[in-house]
Amino acid sequence: MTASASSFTERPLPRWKRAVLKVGSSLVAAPGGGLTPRYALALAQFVSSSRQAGREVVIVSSGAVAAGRAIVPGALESGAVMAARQALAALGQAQLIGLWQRFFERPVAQVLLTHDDLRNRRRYLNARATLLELLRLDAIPVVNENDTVSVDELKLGDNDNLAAFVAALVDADLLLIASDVPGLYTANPRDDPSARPVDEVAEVGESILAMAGGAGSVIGTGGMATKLQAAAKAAGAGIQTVLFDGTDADALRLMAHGAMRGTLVRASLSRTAARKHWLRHAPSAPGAVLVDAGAARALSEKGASLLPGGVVEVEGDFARGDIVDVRAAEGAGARPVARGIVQYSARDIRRIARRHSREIQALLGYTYDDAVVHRDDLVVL
Ligand SMILES: Nc1ncnc2c1ncn2[C@@H]1O[C@H](COP(=O)(O)OP(=O)(O)O)[C@@H](O)[C@H]1O
Ligand SMILES: N[C@@H](CCC(=O)OP(=O)(O)O)C(=O)O
Repeated sequence: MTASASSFTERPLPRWKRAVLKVGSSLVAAPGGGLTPRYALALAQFVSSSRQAGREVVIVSSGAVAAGRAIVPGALESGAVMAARQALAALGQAQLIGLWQRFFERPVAQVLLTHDDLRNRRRYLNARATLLELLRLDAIPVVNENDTVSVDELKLGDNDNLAAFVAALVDADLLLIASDVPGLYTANPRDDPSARPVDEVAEVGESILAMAGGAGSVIGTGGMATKLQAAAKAAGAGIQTVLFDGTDADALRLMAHGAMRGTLVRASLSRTAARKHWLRHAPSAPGAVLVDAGAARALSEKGASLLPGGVVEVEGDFARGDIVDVRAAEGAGARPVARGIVQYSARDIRRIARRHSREIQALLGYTYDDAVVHRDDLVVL
């Protein structure tokens, strides 16, 4: 590496309560094969100290394939490459979770996701509920792509993009991408000695994307290109991204104290504004939830959640996780008052309509949420 870490300037870290920390293979793969605790220890200490300060962190960790390579050396050189990578990921995943568990007193939870899980709204809601519950239980979720079923169209492509999806999924304020490079340079510093550090990116446009080269090591996959794609996705969801050096214990100490050294990719919209914009413009499912005048007022004037007690009628057929219009049953006519992601299917909302939230369990045999539409998932029209 020709450019030095000190050439990035120290600046304040944006304030955050919940972050996703993406750890690249380059940080957990040992040079001779298998995994190394060398950098994972300081990264885990950062997570633990953040937790003690009342902040929550979801880890997205690569390294399963690297771990698997040491279990069955030579597997990638024989047979189908895709199947071999998948088999190595399955072999190495247990060790990867084992590596992280070594550094935490709190329990570590393995979460494996695919693109399909995040595209399908019902699975999206379920994945979100699981991750949020794990945080509430004070566990450390460690996410990786589910390589066993992630081929071609199912593949997210890389864990940088997966981390951006997870950040949006759990409503994180910050996406922290740790790699083996101090941040974004104007060109790949491994190839170009004149590459200069970029402290801040206001928007990931063509000129920024053109700076990115491929992976720096045989272990890493996407290089800077996928990190910038991830940062752009996060920015679209109102989440800021920090690209920093996970081998630099000092960079981690700075972040634990509210400062940073690396590249900050800004988000133009706030998280709430980005989510509301998405809800407003995403296609809604056929059907509607009709509410009484009190519920219509609570939604439009107080931004409250829609509780089953305020639901009068359900039109059409939709599934849990769909975006559905909410209309006033009378008075305001056919105009929707709000639109949001429903926690229950049309069939189940019909069964809990006009009833109290505490009756949901008895009526349906399960409960996802007290609300039919949670206020975080709702936009007033
Ligand atoms: N413009 C750039 N600035 C910084 N690093 C770059 C740039 N272009 C390419 N890279 C390469 O990206 C690598 C990090 O990506 P990658 O190897 O995929 O790591 P990880 O395994 O952490 O995801 C760096 O080691 C560096 O060589
Ligand atoms: N699921 C793969 C992740 C591959 C990947 O995206 O690696 P990286 O570019 O180092 O984050 C593994 O655990 O090996």
